[in-house]
Amino acid sequence: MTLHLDDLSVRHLGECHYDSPLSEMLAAKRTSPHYVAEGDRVLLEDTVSMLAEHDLPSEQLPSFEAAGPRRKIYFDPAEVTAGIVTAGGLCPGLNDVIRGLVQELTVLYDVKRILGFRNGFRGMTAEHRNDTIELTPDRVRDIHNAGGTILGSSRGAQDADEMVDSLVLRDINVLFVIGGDGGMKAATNLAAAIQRRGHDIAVIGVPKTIDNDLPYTDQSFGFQSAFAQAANFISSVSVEAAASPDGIGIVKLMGRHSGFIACYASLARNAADIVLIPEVPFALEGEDGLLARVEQHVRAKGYVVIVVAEGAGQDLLEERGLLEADATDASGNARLGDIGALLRESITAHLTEVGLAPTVRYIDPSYAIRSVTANAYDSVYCLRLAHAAVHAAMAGRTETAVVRWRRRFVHVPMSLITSRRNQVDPDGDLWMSVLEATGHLVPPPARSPGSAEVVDRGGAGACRSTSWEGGAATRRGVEFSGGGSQRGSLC
Ligand SMILES: Nc1ncnc2c1ncn2[C@@H]1O[C@H](COP(=O)(O)OP(=O)(O)OP(=O)(O)O)[C@@H](O)[C@H]1O
Ligand SMILES: O=P(O)(O)OC[C@H]1O[C@](O)(CO)[C@@H](O)[C@@H]1O
Ligand SMILES: [Mg+2]
Repeated sequence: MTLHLDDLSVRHLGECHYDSPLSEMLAAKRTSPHYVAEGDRVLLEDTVSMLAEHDLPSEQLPSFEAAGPRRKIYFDPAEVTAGIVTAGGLCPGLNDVIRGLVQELTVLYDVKRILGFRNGFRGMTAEHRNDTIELTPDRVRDIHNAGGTILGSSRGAQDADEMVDSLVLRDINVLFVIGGDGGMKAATNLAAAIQRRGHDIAVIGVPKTIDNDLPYTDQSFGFQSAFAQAANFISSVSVEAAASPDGIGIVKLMGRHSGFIACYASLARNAADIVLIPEVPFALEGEDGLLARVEQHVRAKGYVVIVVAEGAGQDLLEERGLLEADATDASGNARLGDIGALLRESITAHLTEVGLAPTVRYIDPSYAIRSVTANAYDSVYCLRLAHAAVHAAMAGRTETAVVRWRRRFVHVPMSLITSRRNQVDPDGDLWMSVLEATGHLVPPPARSPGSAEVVDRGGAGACRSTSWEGGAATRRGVEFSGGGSQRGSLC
């Protein structure tokens, strides 16, 4: 999809007439490479070749509005009642964002009333709309020391008009939605309903997801804390596998459609021999299939460590009748089959059949990676996103998400955040790094013709690819077989 400048502009509620409490400071502030002035824009693309392709003057290049404080603001802070809602699955840093919003609204803008809706959008329905939490600096002072969200969260559909009624009845003119793709879709619908009904209410999104599957953001907050925790489980399983005869260590990690957690956690420990993600289909059987690969690793170094994203290999489960057709959760998200169980069973059966005696150590940390507190990096990130969100709201931006893009904080139309899914690019440099780290780009060891036995028992070299050419480490090592089927060699 080619985006133009117009696609990237965000909606304003109207002219900004009030002086910001920061206006004097901002008037005196000098722009520097580290400070983007309020009128400046941040480029969507960052390679010379991509920019050259547009053949446009610089002011017409696709770009985002810079986030940050404005000298003039839209809302009179004395008249503002803010609302906050957290929606969807948990994510490290939710409490940090809530805390940052409350502190910025009260301390900087002197907003007097902030209401937290309980349990996601459910808390904005007629039945629950009066059961809100009054959020004050005192109430939120220590909340960043715990994971989860003090507001609660939920999945499941709610009526947009009913939620608009709640905002109107509770006098809210600024709503912050902290949610994933679903939450951003709900917020977009809500903003549309608000506009249709002619209300003066800003809706600002702070996108979140541990899966890191939202586009137009460098990396979603909480992702780093989640994969750091995931990496600990990889260490545990590799210690267990290495200490067992014919040890098989398997860690299944969250990641419904995107394998970012699996990739980053694997890179963080550099202990995985095989990484399986939804974006790169694989076969179980066959010379280049997973089972042969596992056997090679076990014969070569005595054990193997496999990291699998929960969304990987769903086609294999379907082929075996292990996937409930069209199963979804309350929000319409696909319910997945258990790829971890399939791996455990098929690897055990295969290795036993070829005369090995596997000891399988399988860990599914599940919620344990997303319920943790944010690490220091994510806490800073959350706080700065919260600051940007408050500035955007006070300046009358609406249907707008605040994100970090190419290390700058920017405003993105919410609809863009839900326009597609961010996935690991099998041709990109992240997947390349995973292949490098797991040894998949090293030339394969020599093998006796017609034999499955690996002659070279040197660890990383035990991985081979039928598409390998010559000695140089090139993408040929990860080539996929024909016509977009994307079924490919694991190497
Ligand atoms: N297409 C949609 N239109 C309107 N509302 C939606 C839509 N999809 C999801 N929602 C609502 O948004 C809320 C959160 O959605 P969901 O449960 O999918 O989590 P999410 O925000 O995507 O977060 P995560 O992916 O991190 O778990 C739910 O209450 C859901 O009803
Ligand atoms: O069990 P729940 O709460 O629906 O959450 C599970 C899902 O949430 C996510 O963490 C984020 O959407 C997925 O990776 C995971 O599959
Ligand atoms: Mg989602």
